[in-house]
Amino acid sequence: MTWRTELEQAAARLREAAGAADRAERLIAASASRLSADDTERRRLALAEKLRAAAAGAATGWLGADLAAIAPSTPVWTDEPSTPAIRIGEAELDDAPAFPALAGLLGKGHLVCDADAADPRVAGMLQSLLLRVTAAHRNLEVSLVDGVTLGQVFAPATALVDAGIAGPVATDHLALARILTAAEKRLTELRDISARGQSIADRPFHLIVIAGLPPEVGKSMRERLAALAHAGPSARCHIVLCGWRNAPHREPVPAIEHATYLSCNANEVRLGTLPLPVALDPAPSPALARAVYGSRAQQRREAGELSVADLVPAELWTASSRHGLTTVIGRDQAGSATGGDVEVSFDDATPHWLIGGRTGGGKTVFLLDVLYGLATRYSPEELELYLLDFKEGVSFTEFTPSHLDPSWIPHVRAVGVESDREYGVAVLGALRAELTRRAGLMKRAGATRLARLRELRPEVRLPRIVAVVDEFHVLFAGNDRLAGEAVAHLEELARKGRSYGVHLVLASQTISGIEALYSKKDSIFGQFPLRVALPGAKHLLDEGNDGADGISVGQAVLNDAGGIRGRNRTCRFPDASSAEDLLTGLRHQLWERRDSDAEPIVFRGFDEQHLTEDPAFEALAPTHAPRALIGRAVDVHMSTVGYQFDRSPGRHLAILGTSAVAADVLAAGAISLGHQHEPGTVAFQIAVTAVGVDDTAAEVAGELERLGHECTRLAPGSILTGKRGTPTYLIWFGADGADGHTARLRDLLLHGPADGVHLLGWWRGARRFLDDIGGSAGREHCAGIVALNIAANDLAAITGGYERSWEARSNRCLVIDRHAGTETLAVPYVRPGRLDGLPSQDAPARKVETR
Ligand SMILES: Nc1ncnc2c1ncn2[C@@H]1O[C@H](COP(=O)(O)OP(=O)(O)OP(=O)(O)O)[C@@H](O)[C@H]1O
Repeated sequence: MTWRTELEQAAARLREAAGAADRAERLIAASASRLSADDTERRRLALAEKLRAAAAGAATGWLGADLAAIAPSTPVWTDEPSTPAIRIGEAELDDAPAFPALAGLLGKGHLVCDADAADPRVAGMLQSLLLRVTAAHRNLEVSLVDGVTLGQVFAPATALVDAGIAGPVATDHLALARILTAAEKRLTELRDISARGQSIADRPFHLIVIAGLPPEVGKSMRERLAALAHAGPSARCHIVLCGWRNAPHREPVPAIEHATYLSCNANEVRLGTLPLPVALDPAPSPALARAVYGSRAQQRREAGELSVADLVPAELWTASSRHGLTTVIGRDQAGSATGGDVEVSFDDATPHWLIGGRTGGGKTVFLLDVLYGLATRYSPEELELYLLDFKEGVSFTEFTPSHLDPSWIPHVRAVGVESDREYGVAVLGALRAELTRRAGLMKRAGATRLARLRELRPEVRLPRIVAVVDEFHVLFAGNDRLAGEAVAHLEELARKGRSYGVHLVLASQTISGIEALYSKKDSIFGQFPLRVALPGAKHLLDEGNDGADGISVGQAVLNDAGGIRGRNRTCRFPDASSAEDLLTGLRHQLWERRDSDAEPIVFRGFDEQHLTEDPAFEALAPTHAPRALIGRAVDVHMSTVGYQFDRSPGRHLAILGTSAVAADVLAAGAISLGHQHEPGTVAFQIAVTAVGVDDTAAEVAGELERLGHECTRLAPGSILTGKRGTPTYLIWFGADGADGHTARLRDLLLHGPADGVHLLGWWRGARRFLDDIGGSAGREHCAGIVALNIAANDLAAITGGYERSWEARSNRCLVIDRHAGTETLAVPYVRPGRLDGLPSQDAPARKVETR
């Protein structure tokens, strides 16, 4: 083989660009022996020329050109370079620049230098290298470490830090340790992705540039660096490591694999074993640095501004939910503006999700992103939403109509804001009933999957259902009957939901929330394969899976395998809370496409309920089975709760408790009865033996008279003694003590209904009431009880002494019909503004004195 052929082959290999300098060095070494003295000069020059040409092919443009020759206006690259070689200086022949000295970096290996940036030659080389890499690689994350010049060497690259392409410069060993931890985590994540056979080629390179090690760096950190260097290139992690030298009296530094070594002494710099000295590149001009870093930072900012708009499809409602639901939630990889879209799904693999994170960790924002993503992809035919929130807050009011904005998201069937546990259990119960309905449909159709059922029964509406329960652990508080029901419902929904298209999202901001679920039933916990860990999430991922440690607000770790290690995917999601206008616009678009005017049922735990606003009240008409309307049930449909009167003994209604709300309930009962009788067919008698309720009593009388009813007022002392025609309702504000005629009261209770005489009475004292009706023997004499602020044991004495979980609270009552065997938790009707006037939401009782 001729010398010339050898050179050409070497040049070809150089163009492969995997370590141009190494190859040049071998080439020169091999050639040196053949150089005869007389043609040495000519041949060396020719060789240098060849190598220059080869290097120019291996490292082009930003990666290889003389930076002094590049105009600041030269655009940075938008496509990734195809070769890994980068110029770090020029090899010198007889003190003259001969050819570019290249090293293989991103995509190839590392660069290690024994001197640090305190040496101006090294500082200049680092600055030019960082500029080249930045200009050439669009998809790049940088970590900067400078333990010797306090970050001075990286000052020209501040724009990278500002744009988030580089983290703040680490100047001490603690900050370096954090960088190593993050790099190790990232490495594991990428290696796991590769191990699953997925490509990581679109992931950003991570370049760690160490201008000099902080003095405190010890053996273990040096070993971590060596280990990172060993595994790094296969996970797109590369290191430029300066100041890597054996220090006197210390153990030698470990070898760095995959590295090109630079050694600097006072006189010259050598690259590997290249037999020529190298003049390292000087720092680029400030104008060039400003232009390159500035334009990259600008690009990153533009690309990095992740918006809710990025989650929304170009066309609304085009997707089918037959095989599942999928939406984009954000972009891949912590901080990468160029990362790919990350999708999340409700499907066979991840039918249910569990979300955790500390308060303020972005849970509400994440849920908003998901819900808008889904609601814009799937029509209400394909998707229905049930949204429950147990905490104080406004998480889901976004989806419901309000006075200011009548629009709503048409997929939403029910929303609970500051819901009671009872409401939550009712919603879960309703979903369970839907599961049963679907199971029946499937059996009859002979289908085993929802997709098949939809094919066989296209006329049946079978959307997938997503039920979100925020702060779900509240359901388990108390460990009582309700908690038991909640667990039973959740277990059933979690187990069978996959087959029937009912999906759960449980979210909690507390560790105890997750633990509560875990301790209830292992089987439930295991039914939630998709884990979404937000900042501060604990116990959500497997023990030993620390993937969520150190993520910041706006980032989430998604794990689709129940939290096991190796299945983490870190993504960024947009801040829906700062996109109000966009969300409003979307909501209007969706609302305008609705095919039904049925508003979602909104249960707001703190709302007053008014009789006149209940459609059931408007619909009242004369009937043979009149009902006193009392309030709205804490159930999915917020059904109207009433107490029916008929002629059986004991059909009376007692409202118990000192709360001023009691007078309103009595008034609502009386007025609603007035609407169910033809004028002249019934008489109303009103008695007031409590102070402070005259206005209410007068309003009731006025309204009943307006309806055309005879309405008389009974004076104290004659309430139970006077004669009365029939049928009659005795409306009694303050019946405690029975006006001194307990025997007559009992007679009325027992015999009145047969004659059409019914009592609606308000007792402030539960025990007084029990005495008045004849103690426990008289329980049956008054079948209807509305319990307001009375104690559980008092209520138990009235109803029969069995265990009950009643807990008196503001704006709630328990409506008991002993004959029907029902107990209904309800929000009682009050006059508008009543709750504002109460001393405190928590202490609704107002003392009402007896005359
Ligand atoms: N993706 C994001 N990007 C930027 N900022 C965000 C992002 N997500 C949330 N934030 C910020 O964090 C704040 C808290 O978020 P969010 O209300 O979702 O928290 P949370 O976990 O629901 O808290 P809490 O449970 O206390 O209501 C938001 O107001 C917003 O400013």
